[in-house]
Parts: sequence; C-alpha cells; structure tokens
Amino acid sequence: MTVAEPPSAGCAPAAAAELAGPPKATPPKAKDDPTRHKVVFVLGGPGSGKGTQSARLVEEFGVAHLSAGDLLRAHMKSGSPEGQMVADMIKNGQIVPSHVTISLLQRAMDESGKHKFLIDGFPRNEENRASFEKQTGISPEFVLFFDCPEEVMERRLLGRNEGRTDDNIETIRKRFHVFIDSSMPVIQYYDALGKVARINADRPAEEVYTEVRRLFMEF
Ligand SMILES: Nc1ncnc2c1ncn2[C@@H]1O[C@H](COP(=O)(O)OP(=O)(O)OP(=O)(O)O)[C@@H](O)[C@H]1O
Ligand SMILES: O=c1ccn([C@@H]2O[C@H](COP(=O)(O)O)[C@@H](O)[C@H]2O)c(=O)[nH]1
Ligand SMILES: [Mg+2]
Repeated sequence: MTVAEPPSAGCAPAAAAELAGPPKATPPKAKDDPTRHKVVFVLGGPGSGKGTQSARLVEEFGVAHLSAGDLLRAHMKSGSPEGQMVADMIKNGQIVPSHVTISLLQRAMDESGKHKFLIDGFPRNEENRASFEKQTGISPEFVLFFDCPEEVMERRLLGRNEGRTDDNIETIRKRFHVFIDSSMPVIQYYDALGKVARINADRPAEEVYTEVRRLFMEF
C-alpha cells in the first residue's frame, strides 16, 4: 500500500484532511503497559452462540463486549447514506468495508473506559483482520471459536425472532457461504499462531459456558 505524502503548508484544513490519506498505523504497546488494550476475538458461524456466550462473560467478569454486528445495526439507523449502505449489505449477508467497522469499534473501545474487550463477530475476513491490527496496533490475546454444524445454526437463527433483516433462509445461506469463504481463513490464520481455542458449540448453552469460562479465566 502506498502512503500519501503529507499535505503542503498553506493547504485548507478540509483539503489537508483529504490528502492525509488512510488512518495511520498505531504501534503496538509494550506487554506490561497497563493502558494496553487486551482483546479476545469471539468468532464462529452465524447462530453459533457468540452473543449468548459473550453476555455470560460480561455478567461474570465485567469485560466489555463489542459486537461488530450490533454496532453496525445501530449505525444503519443513523439515516445517513453510509447507514443505508450498511443496512443493504447486512440484508444481503455481505461484509461491510473495514474502515466503517473499524472506526465504530475504535470509538466504542475509546468510549468504554475499559481495557479488556470481547470483540464478537469481527474480523470477518483477512482484510478486516490486517486493517484492524495495523490501525490499532492490537493483535488478540486469543480467539474463541464456536464450532457448530450449519443445520444447528440454521435452526437457531430461524427461531431467534429478534426481527433481524438477515434471519431469513435466503440470507442465512449467503451468510454461511461468506463464513466459510471469508471468515474461516481468519480463524486458520490465528490457529497457525497457536491462538485459537475451539469450542464445540453444538451443546446446551450452559455446557458451552462451562468450557468458555474455564478458557477465559486464563485471559
Ligand atoms: N448452545 C445453544 N443451544 C441452543 N440455542 C442456543 C445456544 N446458544 C445460543 N442459542 C440461541 O441461538 C440463537 C443464536 O444465538 P446468538 O445470537 O448467541 O448467536 P450468534 O453467534 O451471536 O449469531 P449471529 O452471528 O447471527 O449474531 C439465539 O436465539 C440463542 O438464544
Ligand atoms: O465485522 C462485521 C460484523 C458484521 N457484519 C455484517 O453484519 C451482519 C450481522 O453480523 P452478526 O455478527 O451476525 O451480528 C453480517 O452478516 C455482516 O453483514 C460485517 O459486515 N462486519
Ligand atoms: Mg450475534
């Protein structure tokens, strides 16, 4: 990627901002820096139970939970053209451009006043992952991967009844394809670094949580 030249002196502020190019990369903080943000990515197919298990962790450990999907759903209600684009992409099961999701995540992290985060449903593809690591200087402590058969996830999503525009059979099938094609490579990337804890999510939620909390205690 090419880095934009700095704006010349005398540039108008708006033009200068435009010339400044993409957000600058943040260098990683030292391991023992108490202000360092620690992140666990919560990944798995649609309906695998990411939100359900994250809520339990919030209850027990008080960690901050940032669901990228929830942030995008809130953003789509903003009424802005970008919000409309997000609404259309969610309805079609597509991955929203990284810069949109990362700026929502960054703002939520900054406003939370916390240092430990569960980031649920992100990164969705390799480009999300690389951009997030570069822009924030954060790589995850580990990844919780909820592994669940598609037929089980499909049944759960069709029974969820939260009025989501993407919980219909047509979009669910697209989301499964996107998960296999684009999101699994992210899990494989972190697995190669020894950072993935795989959890069998095809069990009662209580049973899944017993394993999740045990893994989380090490965080
Ligand atoms: N272990 C489980 N057994 C049975 N039902 C479950 C289990 N975990 C979650 N559910 C139910 O399945 C549905 C989907 O769960 P949840 O919203 O946590 O999934 P998710 O991974 O966050 O999905 P999405 O990626 O679509 O946001 C919910 O209705 C939830 O109550
Ligand atoms: O990082 C992300 C997270 C989500 N999306 C879009 O939102 C929907 C729903 O996400 P859930 O995690 O299931 O709530 C997803 O299908 C994508 O369209 C995204 O683009 N990027
Ligand atoms: Mg969810």
